[in-house]
Amino acid sequence: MAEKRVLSIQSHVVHGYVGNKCATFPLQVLGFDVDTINSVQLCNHTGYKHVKGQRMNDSELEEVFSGLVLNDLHGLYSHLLTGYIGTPEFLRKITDVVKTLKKANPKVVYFCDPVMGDNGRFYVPESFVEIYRDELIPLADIVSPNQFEAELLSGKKIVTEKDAWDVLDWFHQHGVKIAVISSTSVRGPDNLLAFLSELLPEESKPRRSTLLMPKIGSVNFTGTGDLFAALFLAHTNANSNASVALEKTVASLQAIIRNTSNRLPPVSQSGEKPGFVHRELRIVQSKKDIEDPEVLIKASAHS
Ligand SMILES: Nc1ncnc2c1ncn2[C@@H]1O[C@H](COP(=O)(O)OP(=O)(O)O)[C@@H](O)[C@H]1O
Ligand SMILES: Cc1ncc(COP(=O)(O)O)c(CN)c1O
Repeated sequence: MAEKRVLSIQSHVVHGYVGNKCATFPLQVLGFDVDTINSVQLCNHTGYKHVKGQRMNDSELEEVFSGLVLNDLHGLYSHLLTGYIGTPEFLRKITDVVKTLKKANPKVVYFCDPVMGDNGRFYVPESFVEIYRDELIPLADIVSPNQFEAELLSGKKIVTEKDAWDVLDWFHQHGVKIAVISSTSVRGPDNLLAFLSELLPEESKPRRSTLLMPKIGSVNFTGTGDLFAALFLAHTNANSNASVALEKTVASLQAIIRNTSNRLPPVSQSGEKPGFVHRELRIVQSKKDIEDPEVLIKASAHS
């Protein structure tokens, strides 16, 4: 069996970097073979004024996946990574994919990034919440929701740090071994605080840590959550302590965001912020920062 081979089911965009477009290169740079199934093929991400393209349906997923099974290729994966999905039926069908991969290789790691939205806004149908909560999360080994997604799934608002730990415990109660909330606003508008909780074999309490990041720039970037998931997958595979993986993930991410932010055109005289086309993550140009992240921000252990 290949040790590092990911089946990645996410979006494809022709222009720009979200979904598989931003997961593949970093995973390859970090030594993974990446086999992609494109849940959608869109001209660009959903923030742009026009969004055109195709969404794969559940029977199309079943068909392409059945070919992998017929050729006995489905046992080759060390990891399954799922992110942006276009339709509820497709999302439900992923449960069959997880179960089939786990049957062929009980050690396969299912990394579920429950992509649903950000800052209070959905970019998928709201019925996704129930499907993730009841069908996908119970099969997942690692999850990486943002604050909005973590709140939707657990049904609990994150206002204080205690709320975040309760939410992470909710994921553990649903069978998840490593749960990370990639960013929260509990430390105010200028900072992002990530929360990580990891169940250890033969330990009754999870190992917990936080990581505080200063917010870079005054605009939001798209694809950062997808990039976070890909990097964290690679670094948890290479490090037995998930907080080390979090430090490396954030080190690469911050460098990529800085490389992107440094090249943004100035805010126009009328106060208009740079459009999405200028904010596409500079992933290819940041290869060194992916290969060899310089950890500038350490995680803090939380007892
Ligand atoms: N403005 C920013 N400044 C610094 N880091 C950022 C910024 N936006 C995103 N990030 C980084 O990207 C990661 C994922 O972002 P997040 O907003 O949590 O995900 P999503 O894109 O799914 O909403 C964060 O953990 C953080 O490291
Ligand atoms: C097609 C597509 N894929 C993935 C994403 C997820 O991006 P992010 O990592 O910022 O959550 C988006 C965000 N709108 C999207 O439009």
